[in-house]
Amino acid sequence: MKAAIQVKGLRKQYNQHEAVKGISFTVEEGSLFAFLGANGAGKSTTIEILCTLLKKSSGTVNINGYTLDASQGNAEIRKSIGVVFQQSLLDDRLTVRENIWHRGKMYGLSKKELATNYQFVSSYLRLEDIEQKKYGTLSGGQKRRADIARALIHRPAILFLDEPTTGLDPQTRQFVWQTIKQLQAETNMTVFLTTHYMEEAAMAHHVVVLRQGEIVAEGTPDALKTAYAYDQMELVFHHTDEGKQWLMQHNISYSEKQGIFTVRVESTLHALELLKQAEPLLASFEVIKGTMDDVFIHIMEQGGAA
Ligand SMILES: Nc1ncnc2c1ncn2[C@@H]1O[C@H](COP(=O)(O)OP(=O)(O)OP(=O)(O)O)[C@@H](O)[C@H]1O
Repeated sequence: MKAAIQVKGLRKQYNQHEAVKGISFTVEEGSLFAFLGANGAGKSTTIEILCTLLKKSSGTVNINGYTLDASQGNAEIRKSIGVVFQQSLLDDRLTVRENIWHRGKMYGLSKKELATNYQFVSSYLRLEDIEQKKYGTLSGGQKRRADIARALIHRPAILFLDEPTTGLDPQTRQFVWQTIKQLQAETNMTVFLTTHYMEEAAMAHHVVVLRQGEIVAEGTPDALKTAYAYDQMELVFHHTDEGKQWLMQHNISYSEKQGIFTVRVESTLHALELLKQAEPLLASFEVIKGTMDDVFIHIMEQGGAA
């Protein structure tokens, strides 16, 4: 697999404070990459460096085959990337179409290229109903569609999304995600995402977790779940007291709420063994799979192994 982004030993120092402490990672071409971390972990600093908006202190960054180097202007990198930040960059007084055309011209697209690319972004982002409206009059969800269209007008190889769905209603979040996934599947675009929604991170091909400027865990969502989350089982007994006694006799730790006992299980096989043993006493049970939320909380509380 080809690397769309390669970062080696990246550091960023703000006066006395080292916000990014020598991180290295690779983003594969055509993949969905999720960059996670609590507030202040260094996500925005890293993303701004990759997008050529902030100077690194040291380390090497390669984007779409081009080496990041402020002294060379980074024009090729800028052409390779589209960026959707939390704050919009569009002009409130212009219509959506004017905003996007204006952006396309800044990239030096010809009229013909602009028309073709506009058609492309408009069909993905369903701009027909908002293209003649002034950006300042749009709802939050409509604005986000226009923001993403703006980032895509020059057909970049890599799309950076900094918390793209924060503050959006569930329906718009779903639309944004469908669009991103469809774009990826149909155009092999690489997507670099930061998010606070763990269910979004669970859709990524690769996840990197940052804490205080360092990578503390990385892998596929499944590998991270295996390492940092665990499955649980909820048990309901015919007779609560009997069940409680059975758990204590078998040295099984549990928590109880209104007659539902929650126990931790190491694997599905372990759950099966427990169920077999407890079967005569059981009224019902449910296995609850570990989530990316568990992964994040575990890593932030206890730290992970990079
Ligand atoms: N311009 C700056 N000058 C000094 N320190 C800064 C500057 N920008 C960020 N920092 C510090 O660097 C650290 C990393 O900040 P950064 O914004 O990159 O984190 P983040 O992971 O993006 O957080 P959030 O999720 O809140 O956006 C923080 O301790 C922050 O206070």
